[in-house]
Amino acid sequence: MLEVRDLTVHFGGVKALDGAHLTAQRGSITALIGPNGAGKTTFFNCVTGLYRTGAGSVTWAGTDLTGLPPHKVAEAGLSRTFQNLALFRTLSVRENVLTGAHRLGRAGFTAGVLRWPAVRREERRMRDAVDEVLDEVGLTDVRDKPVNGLPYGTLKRVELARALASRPELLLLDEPAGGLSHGEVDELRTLILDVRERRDLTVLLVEHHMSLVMSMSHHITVMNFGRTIAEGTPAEVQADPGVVEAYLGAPA
Ligand SMILES: Nc1ncnc2c1ncn2[C@@H]1O[C@H](COP(=O)(O)OP(=O)(O)OP(=O)(O)O)[C@@H](O)[C@H]1O
Repeated sequence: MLEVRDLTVHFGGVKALDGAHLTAQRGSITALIGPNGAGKTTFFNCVTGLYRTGAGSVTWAGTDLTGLPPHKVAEAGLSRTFQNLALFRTLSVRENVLTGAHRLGRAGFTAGVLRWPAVRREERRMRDAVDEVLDEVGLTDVRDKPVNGLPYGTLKRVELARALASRPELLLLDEPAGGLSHGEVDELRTLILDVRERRDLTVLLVEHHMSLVMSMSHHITVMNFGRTIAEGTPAEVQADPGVVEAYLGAPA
């Protein structure tokens, strides 16, 4: 399982995380929710190695990831999407997704430059893995199109496909429903559930879309002001007075 304890991060005078903790069981869907500025994205950035935490620890399946750089975190089986989409606009859909598959490559620099047969075999393997992901998320028809100019809902799928291409065990989704229409959110729910089932994934998502969160999560962690203020099933956190207060403000 993923076990995150006591994360603390300061940005100058701002305490973005103040001892936040979270546990996600293997194979489950866990949501991390909280009002704007609660520290959710900062939390993701710490878990995936983009930010260094001032204190605390991150453990995945018994491996200590605390302080590791992003590529080492990826090697441990974690992959993520970004709220603002981390795509190369002039590259095709397939090329973008291929950038996510590089963790699968094992050949060294010299072998790559000399294009040894093993390298060509490896490239083929990566392309096959990418085509499989594209098929899975319904992007085969647009795979050779440049990302530039594709509808936003399609770009969100490319972002998801890129994260899946590294064959992660733990998938972190940062606001996957942000900017999507009602219909697209329904499709996204089905897609995430299918992909999790097929790939035996553990999913951790940050999301503001409450009906999506409540309908698909096994477990929810709620943050406010950089702290974990509640944890439990969807029914439990919805009934928690501290959570209601965090979203609606204290009663007058
Ligand atoms: N790079 C940064 N430099 C300075 N302050 C930051 C930085 N990143 C985040 N913060 C601050 O840290 C706090 C937590 O921000 P964060 O983006 O993690 O919240 P969030 O819960 O993801 O919000 P949202 O739901 O709006 O995306 C906020 O007060 C934010 O202004």
